[in-house]
Amino acid sequence: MTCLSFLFKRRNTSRQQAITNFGDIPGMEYMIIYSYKELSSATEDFSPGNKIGEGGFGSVYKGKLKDGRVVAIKVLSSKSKQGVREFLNEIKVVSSIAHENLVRLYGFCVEGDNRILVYDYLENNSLAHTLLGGGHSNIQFSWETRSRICIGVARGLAFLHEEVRPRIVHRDIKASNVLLDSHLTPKISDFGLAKLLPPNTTHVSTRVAGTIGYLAPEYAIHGQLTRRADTYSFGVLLLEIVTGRCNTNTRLPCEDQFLLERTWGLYERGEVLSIVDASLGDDFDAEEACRFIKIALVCTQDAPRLRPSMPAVVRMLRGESNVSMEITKPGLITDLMDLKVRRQRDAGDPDASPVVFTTLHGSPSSSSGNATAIMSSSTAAELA
Ligand SMILES: Nc1ncnc2c1ncn2[C@@H]1O[C@H](COP(=O)(O)OP(=O)(O)OP(=O)(O)O)[C@@H](O)[C@H]1O
Repeated sequence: MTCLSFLFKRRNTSRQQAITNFGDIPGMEYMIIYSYKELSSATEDFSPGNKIGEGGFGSVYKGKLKDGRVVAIKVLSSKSKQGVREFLNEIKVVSSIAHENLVRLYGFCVEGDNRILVYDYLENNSLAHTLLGGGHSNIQFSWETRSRICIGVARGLAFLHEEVRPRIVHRDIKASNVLLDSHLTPKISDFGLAKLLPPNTTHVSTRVAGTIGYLAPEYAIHGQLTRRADTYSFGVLLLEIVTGRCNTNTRLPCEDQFLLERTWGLYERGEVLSIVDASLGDDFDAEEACRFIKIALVCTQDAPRLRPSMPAVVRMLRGESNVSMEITKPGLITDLMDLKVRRQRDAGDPDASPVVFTTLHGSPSSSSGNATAIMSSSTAAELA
């Protein structure tokens, strides 16, 4: 047997196992199927020194493949059923799409209990780590860089929402899911929760999954998912980039803990510019910063119909169209809390306290300080 035919046979065997396990996933033909052995040798047996991150469903390693390509290798925890579902979903959603603002998935490995995804390696980690990580990084985020990052993320989302069929709702836009390459070009990652919108559908009803602090109210409460839920999450992220602050910081005085609440208060008083990251000093474009903050408030409006589409957001960010929509009070997390407490009190519980979400899976200690929430619709309904 020649070397080539041996390789072909081994790849085919792995493909066969993947198909046997999961059925033939559309788009799988674009994927490379890796053997466990080659990924193990790429990461020096998944050595702790090569570990670059940990998510809710497993660990991420930096690896070097035999062809010299440097990759990020995400090993899903074999115990997590949810992880297996997300693994399949990720392949299904991203295997056949490509855009400069989306992380590229090269392929995967399915052997025994191992479920591994192989991505393009991005040198500058995530926005959560480098921008919001509290001094873990030496990168200086100038205003121009921030502006470019915001527009890049918006373009990536506009592509998912409008330019692919079926359309895709990401469902988990947040700072730790925006990775940065060596030029600080943003790449949206983590499609494990993404939903494909069937043709001629504008919304789907689904169990609630996403990250506390970024969840649109109608989705958190009723599980009603539209592309405008991503617009909401993007609005929260936009504020984080402009201010250099996580959306929630429980170490601050009560009135300052929630970034969106704080921004809305300042907007009402005509003082929004005071929330721009102080580390920029005066070195930022005040007019553009003011526009970005207004766009963030429009994106996070309580009613989804008041939020713009992502292509419209791209145009507004670039200054190609005005932020002409009326800005009313955004959908605030504190209102959701109050709603739940009121309902509990009405139901006869005088000690009701504002505990909002049940976290079934999460990493509360992650740098963004948020936890991923995956709720059944009944849990979500408890909020209503
Ligand atoms: N392609 C990549 N290149 C470089 N680093 C990466 C890559 N993918 C992930 N990482 C690193 O690994 C970390 C964990 O990523 P992962 O997607 O597993 O979880 P997460 O998004 O941080 O959290 P959660 O699973 O709770 O949503 C990221 O925050 C990032 O630091």
